[in-house]
Parts: sequence; C-alpha cells; structure tokens
Amino acid sequence: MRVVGLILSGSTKDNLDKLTLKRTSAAVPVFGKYRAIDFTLSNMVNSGITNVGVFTQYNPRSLMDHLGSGKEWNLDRKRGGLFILQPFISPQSHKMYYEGTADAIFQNLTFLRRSYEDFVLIGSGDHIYNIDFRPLFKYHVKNGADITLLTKTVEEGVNFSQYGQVITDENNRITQIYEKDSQYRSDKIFLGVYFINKAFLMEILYANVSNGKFDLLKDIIIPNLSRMRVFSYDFDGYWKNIKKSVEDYYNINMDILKEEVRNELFYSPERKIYTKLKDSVPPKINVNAEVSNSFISDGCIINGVVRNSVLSRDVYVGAGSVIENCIVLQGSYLEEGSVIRKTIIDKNVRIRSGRKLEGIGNEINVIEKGAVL
Ligand SMILES: Nc1ncnc2c1ncn2[C@@H]1O[C@H](COP(=O)(O)OP(=O)(O)O[C@H]2O[C@H](CO)[C@@H](O)[C@H](O)[C@H]2O)[C@@H](O)[C@H]1O
Repeated sequence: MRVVGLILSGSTKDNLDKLTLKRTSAAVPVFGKYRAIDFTLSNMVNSGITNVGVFTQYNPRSLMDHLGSGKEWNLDRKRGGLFILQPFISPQSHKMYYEGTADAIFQNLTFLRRSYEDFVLIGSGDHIYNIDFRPLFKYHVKNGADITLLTKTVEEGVNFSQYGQVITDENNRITQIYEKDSQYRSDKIFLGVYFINKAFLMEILYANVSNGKFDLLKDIIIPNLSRMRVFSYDFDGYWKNIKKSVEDYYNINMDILKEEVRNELFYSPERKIYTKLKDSVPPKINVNAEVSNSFISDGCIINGVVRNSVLSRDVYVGAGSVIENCIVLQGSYLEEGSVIRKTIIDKNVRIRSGRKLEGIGNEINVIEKGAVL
C-alpha cells in the first residue's frame, strides 16, 4: 500500500515552559540521546513509508538540525525522502504562518498532489510510542473507511481536557468525538494520528480551509462525522504526548527506567527507533563513582553519584556530586560537591561547586538552557 507520511510539529503552544523557549516540542530531547520526533518518524519508516513531510514553524532550527537530510531514517532518497514544510510566501498567499493543522496541509497541497501515494498517514512529532502501522492500513481498507483514527482505551487518571474522547458504535465506527472536554465521556481517547485516503483529504481541505476552517479535527472532521466513514483503530501499547506538561515530560523520561517500557520502545528487532548519531566516546564511570538505575549517554564522565536519572550526551558529574531523580541534558557540567534532586537541567548548564537544587514535593525544578548557577 502506498502511503505518504505527514508529521505535524508546527504548534505555537505547548506546556513545556522553559524547555521550548529555544526549540519546538518535537525537538525536545528524550531518553538521553533521542528527540521526540524520532518516534513518529521511525514508526513511519518501519511501516514502509518512504516519503515524509514535516510541518514546522515555531523555533524550527534545532528540529531542522536534527533531521538534516533524513539519512538517519534512511530518508535521503532520490525518489520521496524527507521534506521540511515551513510556511512560505507565494503569489497566492502572503501568510507567513500556519493557522491550524488543516491550513498547514492545505498550504502544502502541491506536496500531496505531486506525491504518487494514494493514502496519507498524519502523525505528530510530540508522541512517544513504537507501533507497526501496517495492520491499521489494512483495517482501514477492509472497513471501506474515509478516515481511520488511532485511539487508545485508557485507565482512570487521564486529564480528559487535554484529549479528544471518542464514542464508537458496535463496528468501531466513530459517532462522536468530544474534543478536550473536561467531563468524562468515554475511556477511548484519540491519539492524534489520522489515516486518510489522499483524494478524500484533498477534497475536504479544498472545501473547508478556504472557508476559514483551519483545524482538521475540530473544524472539519467533528462537524462532519455523520457524513464521513470514520473508524477507530485501538492501540494498546505505550503511548505518551510529550508536550502536555513539564511533569509529563519528566515522567515520560523516567519511564525509560522501567524494564517493560524500555523493552517495548527499544528492543523490538524489526522496529528500531532511529536518531541522529553523534560521534561521542562511550561514557566513562570513574573509580569512586556510583551509578544505579540510570540511562547514561555517550560522552558522559561520572565521578560522583547518579541514581534514578537520565543523562544526555557529554554530561560531566564532578567528584562528590549527587544527582538523584533528574534529567540532565547534553553538555551540562556539575562541578564538585553539588547536589541535584528532582530537577530537569537543560543543555549546557553549569552548576557551581557546592550548589544544592531540589524540586519540592510534586514540583519539578527546571534549569534553563545555558544557565550558570
Ligand atoms: N498551526 C499548526 N501548523 C502545523 N502543525 C500544527 C499547528 N498547530 C498544531 N500543530 C501540530 O498538530 C498536532 C496537534 O496539535 P494540537 O495542538 O492541535 O492538538 P493536541 O496535540 O493538543 O491534541 C490533539 O492530539 C491529542 C492527542 O495528543 C488528541 O487527543 C486531540 O483530540 C487532538 O486534538 C501537534 O503535533 C502540533 O505540533
């Protein structure tokens, strides 16, 4: 089946506070050496997609630097490959931004029109999961669907006001979607992934975007549900959205210390998660260091204590320093004798000797990129 991939990562709003002051949410580092977008991109490639467009507009530099030519995902190709789709000026439009998800795709309709694929998979750069989409493709065709939405049945404790709640009939056809409604309506939530027949997508975009309907879900699909054949395909694996809150960002990173999450995300031989590789040396744990239950990336040098933490590349931990329940991003440097607990330290931070930093209670401390404390 010929499928073109579109990755939405042009949101101008997220709840990640200082972590997205200088990068877009799809480019936030996760699990030490990855960026959030690696998951959706790898999932698409692992499902046989070889033509992918990435929509971006907010702070795109680090995302573009990460994606490069797409070679890490085997997408530097003569035919198809990776395309960065940013807003642009043309004789038809002087709009310098995407007003919503449908608008982003509509402004790049030429990309779709010129693609030779018949189906479109629309995902988001913010989602952490490992899936084979091919059974979903087959299910879509079997149902004669116009659109298939990826959904998940969730347990209690989900903040429904951040998700779309989905109601289906006995054939899994979607009859109603309550978008970001704080009231409980259904334990099936929409995961922000759409599979659509390309001709159908182009038709609904033509009919709606020029009439000011800029959001694919809220303005186009939800009001027209009864006129479309929209089905739900349930995914029962690990799935998280990185941009919902700093607390979620922290907890997702910490999840990698759990064996079952690690196994599901990273140890499937046929579905690897690819990322941009750097040539840092392997980590060095020195004689008096003590490291336990932690993810340590290449280039790190550890002289102190690291417990229950995730360290990105090239982090230096001085002698006598203690890092506990922390996420430390690339290039940060802890001088001797500092103590850091329940804290996210962004890139290239320097923590002076003897400093003590701690998130209190449920609060997670975040140290801004480049800070010297
Ligand atoms: N103007 C724009 N241009 C380009 N890209 C843009 C854009 N605005 C947003 N995006 C991108 O589109 C995706 C969806 O973002 P939204 O902010 O519209 O919805 P959200 O992720 O909160 O909810 C959605 O996803 C959750 C699952 O996370 C569902 O439950 C919910 O129903 C659904 O609306 C994100 O990847 C975002 O970066």
